[in-house]
Amino acid sequence: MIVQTTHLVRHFQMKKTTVTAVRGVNLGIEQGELVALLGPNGAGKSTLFRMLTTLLPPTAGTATVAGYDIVTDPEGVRARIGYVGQHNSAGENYRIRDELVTQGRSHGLTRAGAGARADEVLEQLDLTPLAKRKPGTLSGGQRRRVDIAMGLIHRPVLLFLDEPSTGLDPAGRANVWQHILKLRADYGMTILFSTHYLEEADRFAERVVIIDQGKVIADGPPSTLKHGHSSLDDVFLAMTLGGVA
Ligand SMILES: Nc1ncnc2c1ncn2[C@@H]1O[C@H](COP(=O)(O)OP(=O)(O)OP(=O)(O)O)[C@@H](O)[C@H]1O
Repeated sequence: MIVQTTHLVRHFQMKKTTVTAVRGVNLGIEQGELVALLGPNGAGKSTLFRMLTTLLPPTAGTATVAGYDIVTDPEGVRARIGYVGQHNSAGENYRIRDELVTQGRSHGLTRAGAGARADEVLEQLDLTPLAKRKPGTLSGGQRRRVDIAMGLIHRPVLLFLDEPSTGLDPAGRANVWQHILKLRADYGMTILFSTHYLEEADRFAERVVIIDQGKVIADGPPSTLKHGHSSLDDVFLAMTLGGVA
């Protein structure tokens, strides 16, 4: 398993109240899987991602990611994963290629190595013609591809994408997805993404994990989850609203 969590829990202390964002998640993900994480606002998706990417320590439970423990060896995890968050990872003021080189250097690559790797990821994401542009001059879809390129610079084996297509128009979404699927086809990358677009989960993921109130409430291929329902939207509404749909 490339991701294995055991009773993972995260509380947040808010003055006198305790918010439990993730309440005992057990999840195993195989190498090469393309997994969608779905759930209503506040379900705990980002908190789970932030723990698995070592940005946030768990309150209880354990997890290994790419073979490394998230608590005892966060650097081992970070060296092997790419994380593309909801906010732009490249600054406004530097050329895209320079940003990628800096990112490569921060992962310990030599100047020449970082330059060569920057050219490779630019090519993979069809950004070569934009290499000298600054991120502030790009369209939303192009910018998202720059974010993905930043996350790939150190050749991660596992990619976490937090709502990769949110805020993009349909053409931008289709284009970003085309690139994500290509990364998987060409490099067999394991990809875990969160989304609010159920049709994307249905169309692209081979496995959908639905999380609600900090717990996994469904886990399986879209076709299995849809059994007896007309769409994944129906499954989602029926499960997350306690069967009202
Ligand atoms: N830093 C924090 N301090 C206090 N509460 C937090 C913090 N981060 C998250 N929470 C709470 O934890 C719960 C889960 O939030 P989280 O952001 O993980 O949900 P999500 O599924 O990613 O939601 P969305 O789809 O809206 O992004 C929510 O109740 C949220 O208010």
